[in-house]
Amino acid sequence: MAKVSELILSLFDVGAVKFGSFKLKSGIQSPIYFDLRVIISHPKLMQTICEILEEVVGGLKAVDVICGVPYTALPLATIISVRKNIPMVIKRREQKLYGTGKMIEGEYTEGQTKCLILEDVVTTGSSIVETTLALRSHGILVDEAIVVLNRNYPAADENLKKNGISLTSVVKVDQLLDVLLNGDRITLKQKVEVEKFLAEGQTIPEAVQPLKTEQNGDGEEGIESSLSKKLSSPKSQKLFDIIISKQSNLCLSADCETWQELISIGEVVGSKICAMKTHVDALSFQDPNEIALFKRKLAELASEHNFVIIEDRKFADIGSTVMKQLTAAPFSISEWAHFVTVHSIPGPGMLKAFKEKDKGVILIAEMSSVGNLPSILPDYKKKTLEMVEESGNEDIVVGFVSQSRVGSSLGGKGGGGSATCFLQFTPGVSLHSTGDALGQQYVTVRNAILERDADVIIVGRGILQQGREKWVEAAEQYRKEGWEALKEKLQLK
Ligand SMILES: O=c1ccn([C@@H]2O[C@H](COP(=O)(O)O)[C@@H](O)[C@H]2O)c(=O)[nH]1
Repeated sequence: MAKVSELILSLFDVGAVKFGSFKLKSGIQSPIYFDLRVIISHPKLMQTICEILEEVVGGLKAVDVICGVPYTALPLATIISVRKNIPMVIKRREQKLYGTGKMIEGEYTEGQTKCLILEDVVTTGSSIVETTLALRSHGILVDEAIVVLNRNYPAADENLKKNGISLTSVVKVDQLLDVLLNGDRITLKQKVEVEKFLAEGQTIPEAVQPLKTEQNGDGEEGIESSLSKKLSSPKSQKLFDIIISKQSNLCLSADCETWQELISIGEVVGSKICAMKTHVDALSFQDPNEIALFKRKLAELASEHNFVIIEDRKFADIGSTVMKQLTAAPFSISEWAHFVTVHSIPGPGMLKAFKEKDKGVILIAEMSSVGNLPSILPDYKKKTLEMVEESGNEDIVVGFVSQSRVGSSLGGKGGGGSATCFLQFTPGVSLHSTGDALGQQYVTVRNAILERDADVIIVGRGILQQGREKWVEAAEQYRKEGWEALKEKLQLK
């Protein structure tokens, strides 16, 4: 106990626990935040933590191996492994695309090796669950984990319990606050403020995440931000900001056969795209655990590479049905997709479902396939736009899937005015083909942007069919051509 109190004070003294006012991604201000990554700079503290962890390990069931969740718990696991002579395994953060392609490093015997997981901080428990599922999928037996700092977030207990993992915590937040108050590190006011914050169900941030948009600093910011302001909603503005900061208006249509392939391509081309479009119901999964893993990995990729996820579900039903399709397990689209595609056929009522779930909507105004009705029926495009404007849904409608402009252009033909604009997403783009045997029709990148007025080009097989070893090269070719054409259209320098 005395050792744990000492540890808490040291964590505070090295800045691993901070009090103040920290802005969360959600915009909420947090009075506290954790950053245990700093402990690696303090060997004495590392030693204290490992001694305490070793005592805890000694009190648990015997295990064959230990596994630290990357990154901070990895060195802790390494020290304990050496001192206690317990072998280690490492779960890679991403599957190797070359060599052995292994996900788990180290020796183990399927169905026999028992593993204990070590983690530095637990919020929702998802990192421990993800590591457990990956180890279990290799036949390693896992049912226990130890964490240095537990934020007392109720969802974590539930999450771990559901997955058959029992968690032992070295320090819990309530104990941390008591020790810091008694040790004169914080005031009673600060303690009460954090307790109130936690009682409201808020989670303590691990690090402050800045909004990943950049200004180019050479005087062009004015043109870009004035274009951004013309867009209908903060959601389309966010995408436009990503386009400018990443110099990419390429949306990868990740129409892969397996979720693993989708994640692999996301890992290698993530830096080249502004959005990734998925058809989650066209991917094959072995079981619900894989779906959960997929959703988490995709969300991590989007956050790491700063791109938007568009689920191309093409919703087309009444509001109450759409709400179920959007939220129902196992796909739970509303949990991970930023934007979804929607047909305008059912009328404006169903848009409320998307508003309620705070999803950006991309309405289908025209399709790329031969003989598609939206492009044949008179006024379909115009009526789709009117539906949005008359129902007052400009704030959630990000744009249109279309082969030509719907409403005012962002800066191309007929642009330059002050009217509200929607983004145009144009599929059917390829530098290698003019169509397929099932009715798809393709135009080139320049044609899509400069003739048809696309803001975002959607490319699937044009990249995927180049083969794994050429994914990056192909994505870069589309990114570069797309960005050059967009700059020309919007008259950016
Ligand atoms: O009019 C439309 C609407 C959506 N799509 C989707 O875009 C991709 C295109 O894939 P390619 O391999 O580049 O042909 C695909 O997911 C379609 O479902 C479209 O093609 N046309």
